[in-house]
Order: sequence, then structure tokens, then C-alpha cells
Amino acid sequence: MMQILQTKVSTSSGGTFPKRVKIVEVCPRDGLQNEKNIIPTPTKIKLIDMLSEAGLPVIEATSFVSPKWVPQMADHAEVLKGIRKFPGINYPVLTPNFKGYQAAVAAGAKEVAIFGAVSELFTRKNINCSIDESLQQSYEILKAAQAASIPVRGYISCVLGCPYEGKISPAKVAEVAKKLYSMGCYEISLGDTIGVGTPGIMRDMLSAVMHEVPVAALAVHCHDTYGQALANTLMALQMGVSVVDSSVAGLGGCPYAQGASGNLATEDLVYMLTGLGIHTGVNLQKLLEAGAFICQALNRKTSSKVAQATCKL
Ligand SMILES: CC(C)(COP(=O)([O-])OP(=O)([O-])OC[C@H]1O[C@@H](n2cnc3c(N)ncnc32)[C@H](O)[C@@H]1OP(=O)([O-])[O-])[C@@H](O)C(=O)NCCC(=O)NCCSC(=O)C[C@@](C)(O)CC(=O)[O-]
Repeated sequence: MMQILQTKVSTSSGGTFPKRVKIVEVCPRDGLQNEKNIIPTPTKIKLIDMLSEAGLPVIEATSFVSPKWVPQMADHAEVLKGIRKFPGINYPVLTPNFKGYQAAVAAGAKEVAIFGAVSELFTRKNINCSIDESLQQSYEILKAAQAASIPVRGYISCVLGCPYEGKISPAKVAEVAKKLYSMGCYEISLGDTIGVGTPGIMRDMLSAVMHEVPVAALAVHCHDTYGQALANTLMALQMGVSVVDSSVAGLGGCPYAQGASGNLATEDLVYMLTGLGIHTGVNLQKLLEAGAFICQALNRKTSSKVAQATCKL
């Protein structure tokens, strides 16, 4: 039995927060991509349908990457074709190269996401090319997508630290963000891929990026390895960011980022935003049910504190 405590937190200190936040739910892709046991396609489809029913405005459905690299995403086309497409909800998919882009469009994708990084070593391990080569691949996708009126979101990984190169300079993040934005990405999601950042590092990184890209076009994507995801996200909100990536039940992690662990749990994000009086359009009860469903399917305990507090799984 789930019971949500309806706390009303004063918003008097929240003058600088955005009035509404767009949540980009990444569980069906980021949350599941690292799972070793192949999850049945109908389970993935049911999860996405439940997330749609919870009112999430954007649900990243799958990724059109190589099945040799990420076997869990091999059923991408079946997932994308099988989900109920709710009006007003976007279902973007990840595309690493032109081959992935073409397959995504053939399967009916109406929005795609490209991904790059600020670390040469991570880029090599993740997509087997250099940063410049990955930008070239992104450019090819962007050109084709623009001609087909398909919006493209851009991810940048390792913005607060890299598992292979360590510290990352904010100037480097700003440089890559500027390139992706000027190439035509409508939104840039800044990923703390291994969850090593703290709010001060987030502030410095965002300050640099905001000189190059309008804050309205920025999103944050925080992993929770060191328990900093919510704090880092709060810092980003205070700086005017109004798009946040998160994953129900806190599932997630990049298979090619040593030490990566789960994402910020969507339940915890929604709870905090509701407490701050920030509108998301998400029904927390339905979200908790979606989280309970996928945790049961994976035989996994939820990482969401709110789910733990409201439901003994
Ligand atoms: C980019 C590649 C494909 C290069 O992989 P490669 O081996 O260098 O590429 P290749 O061109 O030599 O191709 C190898 C084989 O894969 C096939 N192939 C090639 N491309 C595709 C495709 N799109 N779809 C299906 N098949 C494909 C290709 O046809 C070939 O098949 P073969 O001839 O051997 O039978 C590979 O490295 C890859 O798929 N990497 C994806 C890794 C990944 O998914 N990482 C996780 C997502 S990123 C992330 O999680 C971070 C993020 C976004 O969440 C933000 C954050 O937290 O920071």
C-alpha cells in the first residue's frame, strides 16, 4: 500500500526556481541498457505505457545502437512500434550514427537524440571514435533530421568528471555544447555520467556553458553514485535550468562508463519539485506504480527514497 505524504514546503526561498520543469524520463533507455538479463519486449512496452499514463511529457523509449555493443536494446524497433503513443508526449530514441538514425526513422521515431562527450577516452570506449569523429557523425544525423523536420536532442557525457580522464574543464564542456547547439540540437543534456559531481562543480560548469548556450536549451542528467544527484539538480534549477532527466526507480548507467550507477530517481525529483511548488504534470502515485512494476520485473529493490518511504517493496 503506497501512501504519499503531502508535505507543503515553503517556496519563499524558491523565487529563482522555474515555475514548471519538463522531466525527460530515461528509464526505458538509460535505466535498462545496462541490465545483463534480457528484459522481455512486452515488459519494456508496458513500462513505457505506464510512464505515459503517469503524465511524463518526454519518455526516451530505446536506443538504436549496435546490438553487439548493447544487446539489451536490440529490440528497439519492436519497442518503439509497440508502445501506445499518447498525444502530447514525445518518445525520442538514442542514435549513435547514421545507420542508427535511419533505423530509428524507419521504425517511426519522431525525435532522436545524439550523444557525445567531453572526454576522448570515454568517447572511444562508448562509441569507438574520437570527439571530432562523433561530432561529424552527429552533423550527418542533424542534416538529415533537419530536412525531415525531426527534432534532435544532444547529450554530452562526463561533464562533471570522467572515469578515464578525471577532472573535466568547464570550458571544454562549453565548447562542445556550443558546437552541438550551433549544429542544430534544440536541447543539450549535460550528463554527470558517473555521478561524481557536487553542486559547486555543477555551478561552475553551468556558468561556463550558459555563456555559449541559452539556459532554456539546457537540461541536466545526473547519476547518483555519490548521492549528489538531487543536490546537483537543485543547483541547476536555481541557475534557471528547467529541463531535468531522471529515471523511475533510479535505474540506470552507461555500460561503457566504469563506475556508473543509477540515475536520479524520477519519484524523488517529482516529490522535491512538488514540495517547491514547481509544476511537472506528473502523477506521483502512477509514477510509483510504474517504478514498482519495473522493480518487480527486474527482481530489484528500488533506489528511489520516495518509493522506499511510501511502499515497502
Ligand atoms: C557506435 C557504434 C555502433 C560503433 O561501433 P563499431 O563497432 O565501431 O562500428 P562499426 O561501424 O564497425 O559496426 C560494427 C557492427 O555494428 C553494426 N552497427 C553499427 N552501427 C549500428 C547501429 N546504429 N545499429 C545497429 N547496428 C549497427 C555494424 O553494421 C557492424 O555490424 P557487422 O558488420 O559487424 O555485422 C557502437 O560503439 C555502439 O553502438 N555504441 C553504443 C554504446 C551505447 O549505447 N552506450 C550507452 C549510451 S550513452 C549513455 O548512456 C550516456 C547518456 C546518453 O545516458 C548520458 C550520460 O549519462 O552521460
